[in-house]
Amino acid sequence: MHKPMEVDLVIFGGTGDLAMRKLLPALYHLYCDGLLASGARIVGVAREELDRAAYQASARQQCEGHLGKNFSESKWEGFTAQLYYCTIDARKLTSYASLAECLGSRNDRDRVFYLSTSAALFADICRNLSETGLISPQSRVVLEKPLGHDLESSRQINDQVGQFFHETQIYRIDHYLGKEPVQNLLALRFGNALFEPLWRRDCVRDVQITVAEQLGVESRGEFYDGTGALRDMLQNHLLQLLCIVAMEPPASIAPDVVRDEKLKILRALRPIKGHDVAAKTVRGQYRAGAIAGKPVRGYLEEDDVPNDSDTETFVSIKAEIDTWRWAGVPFFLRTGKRMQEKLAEIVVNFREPPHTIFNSPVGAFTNRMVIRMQPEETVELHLLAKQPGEEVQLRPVQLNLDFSETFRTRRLEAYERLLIDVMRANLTLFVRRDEQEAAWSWVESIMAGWQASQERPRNYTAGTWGPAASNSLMASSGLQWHEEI
Ligand SMILES: NC(=O)C1=CN([C@@H]2O[C@H](COP(=O)(O)OP(=O)(O)OC[C@H]3O[C@@H](n4cnc5c(N)ncnc54)[C@H](OP(=O)(O)O)[C@@H]3O)[C@@H](O)[C@H]2O)C=CC1
Ligand SMILES: O=C1O[C@H](COP(=O)(O)O)[C@@H](O)[C@H](O)[C@H]1O
Repeated sequence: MHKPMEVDLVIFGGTGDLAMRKLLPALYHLYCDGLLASGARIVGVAREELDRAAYQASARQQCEGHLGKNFSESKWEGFTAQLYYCTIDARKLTSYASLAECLGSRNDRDRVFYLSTSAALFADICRNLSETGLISPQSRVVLEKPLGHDLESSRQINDQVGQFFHETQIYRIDHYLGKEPVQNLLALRFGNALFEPLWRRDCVRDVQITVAEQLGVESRGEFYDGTGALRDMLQNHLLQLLCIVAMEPPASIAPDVVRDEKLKILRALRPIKGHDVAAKTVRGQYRAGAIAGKPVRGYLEEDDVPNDSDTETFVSIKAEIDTWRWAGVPFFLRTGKRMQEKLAEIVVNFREPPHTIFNSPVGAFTNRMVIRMQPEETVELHLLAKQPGEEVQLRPVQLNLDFSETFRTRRLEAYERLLIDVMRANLTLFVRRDEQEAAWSWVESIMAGWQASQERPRNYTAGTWGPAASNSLMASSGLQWHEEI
C-alpha cells in the first residue's frame, strides 16, 4: 500500500455545495481509512468571512447529514484538526497573502489547488496563485466540470490555466472515471484474455450505454437550463464510458498510454452533422409525471427555468466508431433526468449464433454482457442453458458477479478515488486536454444541428424511459433498448 502523501489541499469554493456534499465527506472517509496523511492539510477558501472554528463548525453541520451513519464524533474531531480556512476573493491578488501565510513558505510540500468554483474564476485564481509565488513544479490543479460550454470556451479555459500549470499538473475531473465499476471494466477487459477475441465487430452486434437519473434539476435550474443533457452528461461522462468500452488495449496503465487510446476513439467517432442529426439523435424534455409513485412537476415548471425553455433533459444518440474493430457496430448512448429508474449501465449485445441445432426457439435472444454501475455494481453474462428435463429446451440464464458481495470491503466513492489519485499525482483517471477538446468537437456539430432545426425537444413523461422517438432510433437499426427486451 502507498504511504499517504503529506500535501496541502486548497479547495477554492470550500463553502460551496460540492465541497460540503462530496469533497469534505470524501476526505473524511479517507481520513477514517488512514488514507489521508496525518501531516496533510485541507484549506477551504471562499469570500465569506469565517474564522477557522466557524468553518469547522459549518463543515460539521453540513457534512454530518451527508455522512449519515458514517459520521463519528471522535473521528470528525481528528479530521477537523487537519481542516483550515482562508477568506479570499479569488479575483483579488491582495487577498492571497492570507493563503500564502496559511501555507507557509515551504515550497517543498506538494500543493493541490482544487478549483471547485465557477470556471469563470479559474484564470484569475491561477494567475493570482502564480503571482503570489504559490505554484511550484510539484503543484497540481484540479478543474471541476463544466469546463466550458463548447469547444471554443473550453480551449479558452485550458489556455488560461495552461499559462500557469503544465498539462501534467492539470487534473480535469470526470467523476465517472472515479467510479469503481468503471475501473473494473478496465480490469475485466485487460486483466482477462477471455473477452478480447470477442470484443470486436465480428462478435458484438451493438453496445448500449445508459445513464438514467430519477432526479430532476433540483436547485440547479438556472445552471442546467444553460447546459442541457448533452453538455452536462454526454459530452463528458458517457463519452468517457464509451472510450473505455471501445479503446484498444493500452500497452500499460500509465496515464498517457491510456489517454492516448481514449483519444483515438474520440477522434474515430463518425461526425454527426447535417441530416444525420435528426436521424441519429433524439432530444427530450420531461413533462409532469410520477417518480416512484410520487407526482413530480415538469421541467418547464421547475424553479429558475424559463417556461418556454427548449433545453433538453434527455438525449439519445446512435454513435459509430470508424475503426477496423468497430466498423458497423452502433453504440447507443442515452442519458436523462426524471427517468423511470436510477440506472447506469453498459450493455454489450453479442451477435446471434450463425447456426442453431436446437428446436427450441427462445425468441430474439442474444448473449449479452451487462456492466452495471448504478444502483448496484454487477456484471451479468446472459447465456442460454438447457432447462432440466428430458426435452432439450433452452432457457435464458445469467452468470452474475456482484462486486459488493464478492469483495466485502468498503467501496471507495468516486471522489475518494480521484482525491487519492490527485494526492498521489496519478493522472490516469483524469481527462487530458486533447480528449476533452475532441469530445467537444464531436458534440458541437450535434448542437449546431439542433440549433439549425429549431425543433423543440420531444416531450416525455417524468418516470418513463424518455420520448418514444428514442425507441424509434433503436428500431431503425432493428434493435431495442435493453429494458424492453
Ligand atoms: N454541486 C455539484 O454537485 C457539482 C458542482 N460542480 C461544479 O463545481 C463548481 C462548484 O459548484 P458548487 O459547489 O455547486 O457551487 P456553489 O455555488 O455551491 O459554491 C461556489 C463556491 O465558490 C465560492 N466563490 C464564489 N465566488 C468566489 C470568489 N470570487 N472568490 C472565492 N470564492 C468564491 C463560494 O463562496 P463565497 O460566495 O463565500 O465566495 C462557494 O464556496 C461549479 O463549477 C460546478 O459546476 C460539478 C459537479 C457537481
Ligand atoms: O456530473 C453530473 O453528474 C450527476 C450524476 O452523477 P451520479 O454520480 O449521481 O450518476 C448529474 O446529476 C449532474 O447533473 C451532472 O452535472
